[in-house]
Amino acid sequence: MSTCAIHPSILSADFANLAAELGRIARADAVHVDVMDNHFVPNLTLGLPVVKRLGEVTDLPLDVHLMIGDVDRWAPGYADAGAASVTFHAEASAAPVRLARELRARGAKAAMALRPATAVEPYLDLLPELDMLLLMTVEPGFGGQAFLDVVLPKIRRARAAIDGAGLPVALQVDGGITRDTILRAAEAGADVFVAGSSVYGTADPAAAVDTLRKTAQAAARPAPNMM
Ligand SMILES: O=C(CO)[C@@H](O)[C@H](O)COP(=O)(O)O
Repeated sequence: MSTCAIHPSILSADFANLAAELGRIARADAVHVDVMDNHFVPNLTLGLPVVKRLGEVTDLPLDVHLMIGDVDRWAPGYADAGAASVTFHAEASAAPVRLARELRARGAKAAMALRPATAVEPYLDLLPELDMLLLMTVEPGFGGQAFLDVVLPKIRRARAAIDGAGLPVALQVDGGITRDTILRAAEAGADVFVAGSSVYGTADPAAAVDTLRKTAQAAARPAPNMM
């Protein structure tokens, strides 16, 4: 049986009770933390002080997804704050190789994200610099959107490039991941799945994580061992 990683997004959790909300996803592989600045995306969430505090109240690895401008300046601080992985958007970085190296030097996994309309091909040569590639399956900014099937061919091409080069790069998808869509994403080659509303929008988030994992495992992918 193949394995995969499920990273619930706390964007869909109760922001007034984040510590308790983390306790409801204890069997997850990591917690996905969406940092939005109301410039790179039209939404505003949380920043470095909250990420630091989250790290103090959970044993789950922090998978920090930065949807912010001027990311070359701000991302290293999240590595220093103890994030297990820091994801920056290629569209927001002036120097993605330098930034990825800086994140790794500070002890975090380096991950790069692409919006749905950003082609992966110009970035394939950067894969050796990355621990994870995130292909957004919704336009970034909000939870609860529908999965964009138009991204599936890009997931397949990224998977082919990663496997073709024999690289240990995890392939994450984020947006609209449900019991239905996770199967399509996994079959296309994704192995790390971010899920917000399909986890925190249910009465039993822990059970939702288990169900998503089992569903993804049904589609054959090897373990990413990301965190
Ligand atoms: O980065 C984002 C949105 O921009 C995500 O992490 C969302 O939090 C995913 O939410 P769902 O689509 O699973 O509800």
